[in-house]
Amino acid sequence: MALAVGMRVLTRALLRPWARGLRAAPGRTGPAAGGGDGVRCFRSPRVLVEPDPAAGVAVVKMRNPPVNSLSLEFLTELLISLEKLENDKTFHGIIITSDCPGIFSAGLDLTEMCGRDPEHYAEYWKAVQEMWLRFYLSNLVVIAAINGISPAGGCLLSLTCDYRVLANNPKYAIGLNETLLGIVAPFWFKDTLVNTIGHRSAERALQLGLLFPPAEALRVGVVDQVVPEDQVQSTARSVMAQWLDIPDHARQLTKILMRKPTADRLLTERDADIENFVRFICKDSIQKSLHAYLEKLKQKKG
Ligand SMILES: CC/C=C\CC/C=C/CC(=O)SCCNC(=O)CCNC(=O)[C@H](O)C(C)(C)COP(=O)(O)OP(=O)(O)OC[C@H]1O[C@@H](n2cnc3c(N)ncnc32)[C@H](O)[C@@H]1OP(=O)(O)O
Repeated sequence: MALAVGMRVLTRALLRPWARGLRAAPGRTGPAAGGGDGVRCFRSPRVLVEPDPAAGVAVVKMRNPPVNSLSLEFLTELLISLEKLENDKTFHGIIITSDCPGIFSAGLDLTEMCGRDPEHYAEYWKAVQEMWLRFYLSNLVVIAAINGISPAGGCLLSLTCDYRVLANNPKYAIGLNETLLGIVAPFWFKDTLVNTIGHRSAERALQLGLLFPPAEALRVGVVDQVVPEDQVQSTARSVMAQWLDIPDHARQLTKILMRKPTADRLLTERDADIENFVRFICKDSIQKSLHAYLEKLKQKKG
């Protein structure tokens, strides 16, 4: 009993500075709206939350058609949903998945990084940082049920999770393919991948912009499990049950121990990282290649 109380105090003491750090951070999405029962009905235009209070789990479905690109508005809604669930003691875990058939997420929204002004780029990048920090450090168990293709920022979102289940569909692939677009994954994208698959595999994957099909993704460790498409959600559920069997405080502290050094680096270099992004994305050559890439995507149809 005394040990349990002691652990709770220690957990709170260790977790609080993190919460403070993030709450004080710029680009925060606003205060949590309520908690308790209110969150159980939560929905927003681009994020559908299906709560299972009895299991302590909520399924967060991304629905920003056609491709779940991570626009500023979508990121904001995702962050608000996460925060509401974190602030409701009913929930201990979330499963993040897609409501757009065949696509988990097409990654960062290219239209947010193309043809806008520097202030917009800074605001957008701050939201991308916030998404990464909040998901990477969430006190909830976060499982990705990856039911579609997941390039670049979509892969990054999956990598922030505690466990990844990918549907075994030859059309799906996952990876940080930024170099193929002529852009460079920032250090915190790189660090997240290194933490997941190791330095050598990450170096090769990043330089070559590899998008791994399911079997390869499993082999290299980008995902933890590959299952038939119709078993992705049920597998995520049973993995969640295993993770929720672990005492919450011990699991949360371990997560922070593992992830703190990586997150610390961005927290201390956040403004410089934004400046770096804005400088990079404003370059004529980068704008031209992003514009050409977007055009190519559009012409693919015609
Ligand atoms: C210092 C640091 C500097 C920079 C770091 C920046 C880091 C960036 C990381 C990123 O995440 S960049 C984004 C990377 N994403 C991609 O490369 C994916 C691009 N999309 C695709 O490959 C395909 O769309 C798809 C395989 C995901 C889906 O294919 P399909 O089902 O055939 O759909 P369409 O290609 O026809 O696309 C439908 C529609 O959606 C638009 N779109 C697609 N992806 C994006 C995106 N990431 N952002 C914004 N819009 C996107 C596409 O243009 C189509 O638009 P229409 O108007 O023609 O309907």
